[in-house]
Amino acid sequence: MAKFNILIAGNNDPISSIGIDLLKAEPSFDVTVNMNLKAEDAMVEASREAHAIIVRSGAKVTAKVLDAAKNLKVVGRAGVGVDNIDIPYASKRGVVVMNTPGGNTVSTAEHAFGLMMSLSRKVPQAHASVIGGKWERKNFQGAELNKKTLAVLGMGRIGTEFAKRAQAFGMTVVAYDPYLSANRAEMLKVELRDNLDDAVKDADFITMHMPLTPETKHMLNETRLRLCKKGVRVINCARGGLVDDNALAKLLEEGHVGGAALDVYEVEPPPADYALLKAPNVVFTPHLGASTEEAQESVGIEIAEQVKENLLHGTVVNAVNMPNVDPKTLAEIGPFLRFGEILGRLISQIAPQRAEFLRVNYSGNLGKMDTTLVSRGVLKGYLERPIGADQVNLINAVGTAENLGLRFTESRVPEPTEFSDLIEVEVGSGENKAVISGSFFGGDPRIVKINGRRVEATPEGTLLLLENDDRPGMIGAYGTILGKHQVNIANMSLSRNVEGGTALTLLTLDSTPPQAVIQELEKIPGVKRVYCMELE
Ligand SMILES: NC(=O)C1=CN([C@@H]2O[C@H](COP(=O)(O)OP(=O)(O)OC[C@H]3O[C@@H](n4cnc5c(N)ncnc54)[C@H](O)[C@@H]3O)[C@@H](O)[C@H]2O)C=CC1
Ligand SMILES: O=C(O)CCC(=O)C(=O)O
Repeated sequence: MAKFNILIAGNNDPISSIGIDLLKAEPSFDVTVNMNLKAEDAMVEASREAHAIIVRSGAKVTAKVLDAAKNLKVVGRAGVGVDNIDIPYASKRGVVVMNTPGGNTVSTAEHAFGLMMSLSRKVPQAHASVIGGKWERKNFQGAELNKKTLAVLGMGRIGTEFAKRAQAFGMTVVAYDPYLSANRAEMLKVELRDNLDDAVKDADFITMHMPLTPETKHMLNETRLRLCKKGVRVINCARGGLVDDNALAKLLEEGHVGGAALDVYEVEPPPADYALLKAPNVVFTPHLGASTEEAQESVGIEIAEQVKENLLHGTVVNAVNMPNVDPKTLAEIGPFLRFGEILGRLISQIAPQRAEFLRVNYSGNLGKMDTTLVSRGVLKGYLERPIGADQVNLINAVGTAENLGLRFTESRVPEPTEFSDLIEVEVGSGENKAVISGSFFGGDPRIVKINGRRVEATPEGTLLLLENDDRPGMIGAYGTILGKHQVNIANMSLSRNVEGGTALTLLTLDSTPPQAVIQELEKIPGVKRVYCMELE
């Protein structure tokens, strides 16, 4: 039985014990929990033998960690944000990265809403004052939420939950999210703004609920904050860096921004001299949005299940760097996926060198399916020879092709051609290309065309493709040479363009002929080309 090492890595932020126990209960898993992995070097050492690493936000899975973890197959994030994982590098290494969207949505929305209420009623300051023995009621006059305008930036799961609560408090909700449809905005009864400046300029409160990306970094910078109404209050329970913390500190000091409630920071934890920590009218929490029993149990169990299923059965759920494959889909597309890889492997052995494009075209029943993974399989099969079979997989195949300058496209049409299902793979540059087509006969895969010529071969063993003048005696000549070298022909398929033109002979062989035999075949008068194609 294969053994898998699972590292649950953190910096004092463990995942739920139920999730850990679920993994420990699996006999083939060896589970290590290490919560002292703040430093990269410590993380590198702890990861060396891991097949899976599970983290929250405390531990970082950097390129160095990914390089050290030679056996690594999967990184699981017990939570939403994956900015502590180097996703492009994980993809390049062929490591699947999964998260658990949804498990902490309500907890985070409630926390952000709680922050907004604390901010508007100065709860932390009033609390500190009472503890300090004071009774300063006039210093802590707050503001109602009722009838105020709230701008929700990022109207995904958490933004939506926040907006619903705000509406229940009588707030007018304006939303900015370039990926939100007008229909959905209407359904949620929020005013959708196309322009970020328009969304924030009249807001009394702004709350942010989107990932940190190059596009969203410093979305609230000094210029945009100055555009807002004087006294605007800002809540960030998504990611540090969405707001420019230094600009926010400056505008809080000036009084242009009336208050801020933050769960996340550009630097976590913020150092003692962090400007924001000294700014007035602020409420801070130490990245607690998802820190509830319910959310942690939910994401801890989810990620444990996902990692377990991936290691044991190859199931991919909630991956951020490859399409999802649940067990049902995996069973459905399994045969197509395997055939796709074989077609890729085949065409790599007859395609022109330095190909610039690889196209996968589906028609008929296959044209109605989600074939994303099958196409990745074709690409993987194609790249195995030049890159090495252990270096390319379904996750990094697209990136690897890009690095080689190979343009990868797929097309689908639901109409059948002469076959009810057809996968056609074209590889080449300009007009110089090789084309292989495959279909299924009674559920069994068949190679049905090579370079537009009709053939029929079961994709197994070794295939020998010979192009020769169409004239008598050619097949006898091949058979004699192969027989002399004890190479048995299991199957043969013939086709020609016109009588006396060029013929294509596709032989399925029981063993792979040595190179010397191929050279002998090439010397037969009338033979134009000989390709020996191994399918495994
Ligand atoms: N403080 C905490 O403990 C937690 C923080 N988070 C953070 O909250 C964020 C949101 O989480 P979910 O709502 O679950 O994610 P989600 O994926 O459901 O929503 C994100 C939304 O942001 C929108 N978006 C993307 N780019 C945008 C842009 N340039 N401008 C405006 N909107 C944009 C997307 O269209 C999407 O609707 C996550 O990125 C995560 O980092 C999540 C959970 C806990
Ligand atoms: O693990 C945590 O508590 C952080 C949660 C978070 O930030 C996220 O899910 O994006």
